[in-house]
Amino acid sequence: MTATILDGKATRDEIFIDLKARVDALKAKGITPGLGTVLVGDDPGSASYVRGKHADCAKVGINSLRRDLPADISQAELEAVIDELNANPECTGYIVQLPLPKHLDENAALERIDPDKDADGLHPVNLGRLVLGKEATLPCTPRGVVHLLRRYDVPIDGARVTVVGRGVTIGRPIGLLLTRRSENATVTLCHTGTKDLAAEVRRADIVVAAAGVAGLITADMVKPGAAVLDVGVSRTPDGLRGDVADDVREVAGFISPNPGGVGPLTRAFLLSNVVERAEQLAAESV
Ligand SMILES: Nc1nc2c(c(=O)[nH]1)N[C@@H](CN(C=O)c1ccc(C(=O)N[C@@H](CCC(=O)O)C(=O)O)cc1)CN2
Ligand SMILES: [Mg+2]
Repeated sequence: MTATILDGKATRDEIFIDLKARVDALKAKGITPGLGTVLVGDDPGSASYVRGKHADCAKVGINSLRRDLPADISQAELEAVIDELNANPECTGYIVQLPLPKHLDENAALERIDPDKDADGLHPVNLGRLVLGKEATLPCTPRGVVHLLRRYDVPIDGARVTVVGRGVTIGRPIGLLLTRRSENATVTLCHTGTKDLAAEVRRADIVVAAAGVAGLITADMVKPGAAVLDVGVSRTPDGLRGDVADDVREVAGFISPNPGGVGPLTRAFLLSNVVERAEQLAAESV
């Protein structure tokens, strides 16, 4: 069997066509959505993700607000920038690029974001609303995973899903989306304390690999026909590597490549969150 490719770039392009039309409609009402980014330090990966986000903004007509800060900035200086974006009417929503340098308190920074401007859906208020089943800004990578599964008609209702990795951007929140009544999956969350990872992965209809360990998921661990979403990224001497070994595509039914799978959708849903917020503001102002 050779897996069907879950093509993140083609799916992203479809989403951008829709977003551009919605941004044009907002502009006709005098509203231009603006995405802010806060980047601390000079990590090349983070800098490249932020550049990508602003390049995407230009494609759909969203304004960009960049706040690039030195690596040795203090917590108080970082929070002053967050306060400025909270107050800035040109900023519809923004993100603090993660990870932050070790001396900074990431959770305190995320909590200081105005929850209504939290374009990442990672503020405790939005994650709490998601837990409670209330309307919330949804985290971008989990939204991308669900969208990609639906786009390719991968059955989710009743599926067994194994998530590998407990990070805040994907591993923790993805189960909250997939166990909503509208998705109705059964989710197991694995991490470094899991006793038999291979057994947990092998029983899954859908595997979401987000550990950041290159080649962690091998062909012998995957149930034939399963959907495997490769979300983790490692920077190795051979370049960027995903969590999923190359030969998994001979066993899986569906596979999201890395790069070119979930990553482009993380960025697309960031813009989607900003456009949705701008549409809410437009509706409130009439
Ligand atoms: N505040 C946030 N920080 C981080 C997030 C996040 O969602 N919010 N996620 C990751 C990084 N990230 C976005 O910030 C991200 C990572 C990867 C991609 C992507 O499109 N990847 C491409 C390959 C890119 C390359 O070649 O370098 C792909 O998968 O095709 C987008 C966004 C951690 N931090
Ligand atoms: Mg820290």
